[in-house]
Amino acid sequence: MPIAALSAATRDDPLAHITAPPPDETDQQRQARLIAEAEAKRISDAIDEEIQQQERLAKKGQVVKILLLGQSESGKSTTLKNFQLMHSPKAFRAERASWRAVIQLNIVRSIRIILEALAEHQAQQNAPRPGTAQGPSSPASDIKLTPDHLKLKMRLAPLLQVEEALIKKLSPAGSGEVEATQLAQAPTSSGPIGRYKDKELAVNSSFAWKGVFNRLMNSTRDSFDSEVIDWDNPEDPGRVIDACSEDMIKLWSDPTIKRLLTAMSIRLEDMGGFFLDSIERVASPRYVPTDDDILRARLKTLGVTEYRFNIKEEQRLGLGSITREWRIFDVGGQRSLRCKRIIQKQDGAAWAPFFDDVNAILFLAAISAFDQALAEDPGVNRLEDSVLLWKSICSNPLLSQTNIVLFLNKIDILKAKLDSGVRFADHIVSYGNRPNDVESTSHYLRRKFAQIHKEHSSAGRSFYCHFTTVTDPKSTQHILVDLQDTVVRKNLAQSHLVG
Ligand SMILES: Nc1nc2c(ncn2[C@@H]2O[C@H](COP(=O)(O)OP(=O)(O)OP(=O)(O)O)[C@@H](O)[C@H]2O)c(=O)[nH]1
Ligand SMILES: [Mg+2]
Repeated sequence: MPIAALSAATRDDPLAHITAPPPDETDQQRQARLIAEAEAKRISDAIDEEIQQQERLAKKGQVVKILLLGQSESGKSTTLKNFQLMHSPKAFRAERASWRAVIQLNIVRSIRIILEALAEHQAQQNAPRPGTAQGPSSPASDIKLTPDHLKLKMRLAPLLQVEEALIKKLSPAGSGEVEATQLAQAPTSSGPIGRYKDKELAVNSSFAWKGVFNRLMNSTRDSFDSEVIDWDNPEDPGRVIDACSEDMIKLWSDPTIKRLLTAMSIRLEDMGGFFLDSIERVASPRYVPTDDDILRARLKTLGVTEYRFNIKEEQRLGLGSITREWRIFDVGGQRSLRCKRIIQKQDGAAWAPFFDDVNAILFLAAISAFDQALAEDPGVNRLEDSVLLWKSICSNPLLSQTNIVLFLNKIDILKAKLDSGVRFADHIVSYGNRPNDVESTSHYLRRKFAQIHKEHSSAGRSFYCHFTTVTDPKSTQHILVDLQDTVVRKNLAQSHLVG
C-alpha cells in the first residue's frame, strides 16, 4: 500500500501499518477478524488477571507479621530499634535529631530524680517522721547534706524548665499524639521502687513527635543534617544542659549523694534512659546521638505502632533469594493499655484485623526486675507480673497456633544487680539457697517460663528462648537473624511448603 494512502495518524504509527486490516477486506472477513480479536483480548485479560492473582497470593505468603509483647520497659521498642538498625539503618540514623531531644529529656529526668531525693531527705532531716522510709533508724538518717550540696541543687534548678521546653518540642501543638504530662507529676508515696517511675514522657503510636524533625527523617543522607538542629538557637535546650554539665557531673559523682541514693534504694543506672555516666559527651554543645545512645534512650509507647521492612533471605533453606515484607507491631506494655488490648482481642474486636494472622509473638520479660514493683501498681512485683502475662499469652486460645519466642532480657542489669549484692532469693523466695549469680538465676527463670509454656500451650508448640541484652546491637542482631530463620521456617512448615 502506498504510504500516501494512509491517514496521517496511521502514517505516524508504524505498528498501525502492520496491524491495519487489509484494504480489500470483505464484510465476512471483517466479522471473523473482530471475533478473533475479541477472543485474543479475552485470553489476554484472563492471563493478566491470573498473573495479578498469583502476585497477590505470593505477596500474602511473603508478609511476615510479628507482634512484640511484654510489660512496660521490658525492651520491646528497643528490640524494634534493632530491627530498624539492621534493615533500614539510614532511616534509623535519620531520626537522630529526634532522639537527641529524647536523650536530653532522659538526662533531665535523672537529675530531677536526684534533686527530688535530696529535697525529700532534707525535709526528713528537718522534720523526721518515724516509720517512713527515712525514719530516724533508716540507712539514710545519718547522711548529712552540706551547704555545697544545696548550692548545687539550686544551680541545677534551670534544668527543670528545660524539661518543659523539651516536652513542647517533642509534642507538636495540636497533634494530640503525645501524652507528655506524666513527667511533671508529683512523686507518689509508693516507696523507693515505684516512687519515680511514673513520671515519663510517652508517645502515641503514629510517632508524630518525630514529625518535628521531618526534614531529617525524609533525608536519605547518612550524615547528620546541620540544618535540622539550629545549633546557634539561644532557645535550644542543649545550651542549658551544656551550661549545667559540670554541676551534673559533680552531683552524680558526689560520694554522699551516691550513698544517699543507695540508702533510698534508687538505682538510676538500672533505669531506662540512663546517661549520667556519659554527661560530658552527651551534654556537649554539638552532641549527636550514636546508635548505642538511641538504643539506650527511653520513650514510653502508647497504643500500637506498625513498622514495615523488606527483608531479603539469601539462599536460605535452599529456596534461593527471596524478599519478604516484615510487619512488626510494637505494643505499649503499660498495664492498663495491655489489659484492655488483650481483652479486646479475646472479644475478637478491634485488634482482630491486626493480629489474627500474626506469624509469631516475640515476648520480652525483663528478668532484672525481680526486686522492682510495677510503676502503675506499686503493690505488684514486676517479675511476677511478667510471668502472669506470659501465662495468659501461652494459654490464650486465639493465639494457640502462633509461635512464641521468649527474650529473657536485661541480662546486663541482672548481672550488675546481683554483683552489687542484691539477693535474688530475698525477692523470689522459691529460689531458696541456690547461688546468687547470673548463670543460676537466669537458668532458674528459664525453667519457670518453659514450665508455664509446656503446661499452658497447645500440643506441639515449641519453646524458643534467648537470654538478651537488647541495648547491645551486636549480640541482639545475631539473635534476630536466628529469630528470622525460625519464624520463616515455621511459617513455611505451617504452609506445608516444607516438611
Ligand atoms: N541496660 C539495658 N537496658 C535495656 C535493655 N533493654 C531495654 N533497655 C532500656 O530500657 C528502657 C525501656 O525499654 P523500651 O524498649 O522502651 O521498653 P518497652 O517494652 O517498649 O516499654 P513500653 O513502651 O512502656 O511498653 C529503654 O531505655 C531501653 O534502652 C537491656 O537489655 N539492658
Ligand atoms: Mg515501647
